[in-house]
Amino acid sequence: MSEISNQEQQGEYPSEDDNVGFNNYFAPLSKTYSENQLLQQKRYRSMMSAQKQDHEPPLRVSIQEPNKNPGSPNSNPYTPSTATPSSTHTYQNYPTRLSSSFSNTQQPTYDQYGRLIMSQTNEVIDHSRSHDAEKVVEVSPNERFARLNALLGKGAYKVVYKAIDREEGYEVAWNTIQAMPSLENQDLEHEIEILKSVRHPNIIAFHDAWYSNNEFVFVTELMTSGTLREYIRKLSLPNIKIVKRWSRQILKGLAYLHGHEPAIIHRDIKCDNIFINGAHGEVKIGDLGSADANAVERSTFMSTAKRYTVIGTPEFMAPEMYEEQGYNEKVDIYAFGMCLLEMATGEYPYGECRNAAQIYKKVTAGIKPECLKRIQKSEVLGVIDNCLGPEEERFVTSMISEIVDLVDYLTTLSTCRMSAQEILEHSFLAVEPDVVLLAADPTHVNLTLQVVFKGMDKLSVKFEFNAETDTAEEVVREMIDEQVLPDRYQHHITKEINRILRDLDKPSESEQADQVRRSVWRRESDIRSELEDARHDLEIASDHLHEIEKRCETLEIQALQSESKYREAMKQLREHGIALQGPQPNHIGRAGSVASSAVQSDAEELHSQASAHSPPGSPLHQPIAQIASGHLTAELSQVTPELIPKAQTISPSEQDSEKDSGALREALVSRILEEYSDDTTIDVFVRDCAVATHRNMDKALEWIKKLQNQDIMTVGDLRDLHDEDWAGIGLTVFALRALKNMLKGKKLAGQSVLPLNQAVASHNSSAPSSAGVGSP
Ligand SMILES: Nc1ncnc2c1ncn2[C@@H]1O[C@H](COP(=O)(O)OP(=O)(O)OP(=O)(O)O)[C@@H](O)[C@H]1O
Repeated sequence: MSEISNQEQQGEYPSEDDNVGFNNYFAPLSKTYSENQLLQQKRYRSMMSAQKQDHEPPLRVSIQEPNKNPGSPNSNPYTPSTATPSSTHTYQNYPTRLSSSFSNTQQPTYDQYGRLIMSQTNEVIDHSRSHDAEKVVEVSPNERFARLNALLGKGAYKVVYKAIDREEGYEVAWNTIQAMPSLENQDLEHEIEILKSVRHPNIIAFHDAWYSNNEFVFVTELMTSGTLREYIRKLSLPNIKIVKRWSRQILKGLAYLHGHEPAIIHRDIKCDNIFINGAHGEVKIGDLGSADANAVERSTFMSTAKRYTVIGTPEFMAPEMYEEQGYNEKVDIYAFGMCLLEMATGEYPYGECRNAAQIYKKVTAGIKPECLKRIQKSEVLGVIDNCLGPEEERFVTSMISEIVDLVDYLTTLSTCRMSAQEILEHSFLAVEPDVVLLAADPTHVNLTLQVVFKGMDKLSVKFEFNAETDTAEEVVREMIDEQVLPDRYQHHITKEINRILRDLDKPSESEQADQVRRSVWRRESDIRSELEDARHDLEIASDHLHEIEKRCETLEIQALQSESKYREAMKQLREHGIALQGPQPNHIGRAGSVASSAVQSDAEELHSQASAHSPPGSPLHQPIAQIASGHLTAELSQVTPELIPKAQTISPSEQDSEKDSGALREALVSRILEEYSDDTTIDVFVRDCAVATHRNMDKALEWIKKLQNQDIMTVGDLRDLHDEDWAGIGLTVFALRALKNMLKGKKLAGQSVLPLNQAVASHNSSAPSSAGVGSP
């Protein structure tokens, strides 16, 4: 027997280390059991915390329960307004609870304030929680328990005080009943020993009992929050989660009692006899005063003795208890059904009845309490219906005796009242176990897993699992075959083990977080370096742009110089007559071609630089390269080669007309040099500019559109533009330069400095064909 089991037998408390809570209380037992399993060389360890007691002798009540004194007030100091049902209902014909074991010779008496007068001393006990509430009033015969001057509550039969267990240092409940036992002392002691042996986290522990001075005293575990009935009233209506939690605990207690051999039947299950420790939500069955380990025998005995017809509280009594045909532990399940009804509705069952006779009629006629109709949830209704339904054995017996046909028999069997354990396993209350990973080696191959059944008081299985050689299916099957795991959880536990195996394959949460952090950092740094690269490219590109612009300026200057040289040459031509021969034309031609080739070579160099540094497809550099290499060279090559041959071919007869044409040309040039007035439309100006720069009309229209989109409608608007405005227009550098030059050229007109291309273009476009002067 394990350490805890020995403690149980001795009726001792859990050790201090166990911290009183029942979960802790049962932990050492679990451990011991698992070690036993290991000794059996199984790889799993089964931890049973609630073991059945071996064949306990029949348990019988050893306390007297006097007839209820209708006049006795319910003076529970905690809930003065919620009288116990046995106090609120005055039954004419049925005593609330009756016992076969004791005669009813004495009743408690009260003073005018409802205070109990202890019969043996007639001493008035102060119920108030006065300053001397901690004062020791009396001690137990063995001196272990000391009753304090603090009343915990008073029921129809008991007065309960706070007391101290001086051996263990715990507070306990000191229950007193005014009674005179009719049983032999030997029987009394025997039954007290049995009550002491009843140990379960959901049953109030019974520590000791004695009889002295016409009073029966027993010491039990102290519960901090009163009865479940009082507590339900406090919560107004507990939610379904709480109801389930309470139900589970009550049923576990019942399953434990009913698991005794023979079964211990409580016989007075009701919310008044279920106590609660509110701080931990612990619920425990108390008041085992009516409990009986051999109810069938007892009830047979009682029916022959015909002393009492009813045992229990009418509202909670199963029909078979009324009928005196014998009953078994299923009467507690019926009573539990009524408790569940009360928990779920907050109403006392059969509250519609005025007396016990009415209840009796209804119960025996199979009429259910009114409040059952108010249950909405079908799962709750299903459980209550089953609890209040017919009990199996009685029906089988009666059916056999009446030879009912087999189909009816089977149908009835399927609806018979479930056992406490069956209700616990019913889907309404069943809680699927957890599977947890206790340990894993670094390779995630050797794992230690544990199946934990919630509540800790049932079963927990620990086992080794090799991820390489085992499969979840096989291991679970094996444990079920070994009856270590219940069959019904096969699917769930297999699924959970597989989930753990899958999770192990995945990186841990911190690893995942690390990965995310790293990838974010990588993305950030990638973006940052891309940005840096782009910035660097931009700087290079803008450097090149400036360089190219400078080259353009230089080229322009060179072009202007070439032009002035050309003009000079033309002037000399005119001065020296028309019949120029020999080296002069060559000289002139050389001058022109020198200028042209200088510009051209610059342009070509520029072009090659621009294309070398331009990123592929760059819109910036391509036009500049074109300007530099294409247009300027084209302009020069157009001018000099065309005009020089003309000059060479001027005949003497044409010298006069040359003079005329020179005048004409001067006139034309001066016309061209006339400044565009501010109100000249952008359309006219840009078309001229396009022509002057050898751009086709499509290009001109494109420029016009862009300018007009910026609200630049006239030459005046253009003149108002600042450098940054020009940059914002969105035209290519060439187009901007062409437009600017056109404007600049006009301004320079007064100084007779005109960009070559404009002059030639204007001349070409506006000179009448009849002028005969070098018109192309
Ligand atoms: N173990 C306990 N811990 C704390 N308080 C208790 C305990 N047992 C009883 N009480 C208090 O004493 C009151 C009376 O107890 P109880 O209801 O068991 O008496 P009773 O005479 O059996 O009443 P009834 O038969 O009408 O239910 C309870 O309402 C509760 O407040």
